[in-house]
Amino acid sequence: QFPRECVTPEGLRSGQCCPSPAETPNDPCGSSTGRGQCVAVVADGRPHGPQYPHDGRDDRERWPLRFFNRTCQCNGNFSGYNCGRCRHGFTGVNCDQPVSVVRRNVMLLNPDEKRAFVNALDQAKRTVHPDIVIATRRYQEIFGPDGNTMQFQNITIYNYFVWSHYYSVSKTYLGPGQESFGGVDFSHEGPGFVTWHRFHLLQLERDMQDMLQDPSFALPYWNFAIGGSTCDICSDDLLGASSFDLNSISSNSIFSQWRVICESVEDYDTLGTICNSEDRAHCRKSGTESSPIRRNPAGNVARPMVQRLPQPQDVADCLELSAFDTPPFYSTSSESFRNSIEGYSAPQGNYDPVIRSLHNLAHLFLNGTGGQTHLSPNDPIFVLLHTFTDAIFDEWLRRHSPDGTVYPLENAPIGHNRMFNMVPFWPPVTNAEMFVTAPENLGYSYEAEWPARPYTLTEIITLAVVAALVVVAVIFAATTCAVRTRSYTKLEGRQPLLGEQYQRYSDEHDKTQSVV
Ligand SMILES: O=C(O)c1cc2cc(O)c(O)cc2[nH]1
Ligand SMILES: [Cu+2]
Repeated sequence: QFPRECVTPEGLRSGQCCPSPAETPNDPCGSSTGRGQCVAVVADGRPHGPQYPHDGRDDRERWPLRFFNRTCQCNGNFSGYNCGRCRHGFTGVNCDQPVSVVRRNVMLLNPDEKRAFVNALDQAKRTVHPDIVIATRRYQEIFGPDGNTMQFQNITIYNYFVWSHYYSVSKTYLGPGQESFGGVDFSHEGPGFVTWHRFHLLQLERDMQDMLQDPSFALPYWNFAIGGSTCDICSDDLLGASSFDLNSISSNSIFSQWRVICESVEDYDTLGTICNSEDRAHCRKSGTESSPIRRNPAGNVARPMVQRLPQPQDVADCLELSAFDTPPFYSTSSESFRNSIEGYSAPQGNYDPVIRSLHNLAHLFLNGTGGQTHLSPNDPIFVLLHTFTDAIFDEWLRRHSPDGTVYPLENAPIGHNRMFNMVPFWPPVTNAEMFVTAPENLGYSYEAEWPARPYTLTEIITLAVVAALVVVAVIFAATTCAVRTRSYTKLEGRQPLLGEQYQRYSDEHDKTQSVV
């Protein structure tokens, strides 16, 4: 969430996080080289929806003002917390060369590419994030018991991906002995669902490119809309086969060795603590290491509705919805593309509380770690499930070319207004910044084929009218030709040279007879 340089007692007390790029020390935001400048953070203060009634109680409100109020604002294509790097989609010393990566279907990677992807994920699970540290306490307790022991920790690249999802969905702590408030979610059940998860993935992809020193590294995707009850990516060359005990991953997969973080939610919610990378709460209680990933695709016999994956037609149907989102911009919205792809309404748009479709259905199908919001990214299938969700979002943007103004400016659930800075990312980035087509604006594209769009009624009528006109024109032309041929022969027949008259007449007469 915050750069390591910024979380000193002085840094946090000043509210300023404007570090210098590595190449130019003592030059906040690289201002001497024109990279950027230190400015006041702009945070959305417009009204949010009625779901959250506890204003003033949560560190994530008007993010990131509870922690910092000054940040680097980078010029041109420069980017990053110190303006020391390039915006997504650009490279080179001056960040003026466009670059783009291609996200491909994971099933179509060759064996070497599959192995490289699995190894890259495993490396990310073990590599400490070079820049970012996470808070282990709420702001109120962040300076530690003596006022000078900052409550921040290192975290690995992949665990930061897990932690940021957990932090965005966690409940609001209301005080000792009080039940935490769960009606809050900064990344689901609102328009921000698609934009938040888009940035979440971009950040992991960028961190992995840096880790691998390979700017062409791209996250692949899982087309989960294949119907049926088989997890096709659950094999040992990819995300791990199912183990014999049916609730874990085969020991032939590296992912059977992964340990989950953020699983002690009851502690966080009752003690007001925060998930952390050295979470020993579980160890203390059970005397064991924290748990492995649990997964049992299609195995939820208690919920037959989530034993099958979405159908290809579900994707085609949700892409047809023309409204991005509809009031109340929540999990109860109808005729909303966002609520359909998220999966709280039917793919065709109608809201029904018992329905789980598309993205939600894919999560619940996994039946285990990947199906619980506070834990789901611990299962690396999350990455592939969400790149596909993002691919559908990008195809929707391409087909409908929406104006940025279709994204609600106010009255969306807290965290989901257009200009809200997404929690817990740093430097601040708004939902609006992710509401743009990826290939043109964000430096990545999807290699995917989409179901052809069926014709609308207007298009069918137009086509029918055009076809009718063509038929009429052809008949008219044919009739005209026939009539002209006949009158021509008659004309010719009446004007023979005198000496030839009888013979010519009989010849032409035979021909005309046979044509007619
Ligand atoms: O119950 C649901 O619909 C559900 C579970 C779940 C888990 C998860 O990680 C999500 O991102 C969404 C989600 N929805
Ligand atoms: Cu999800």
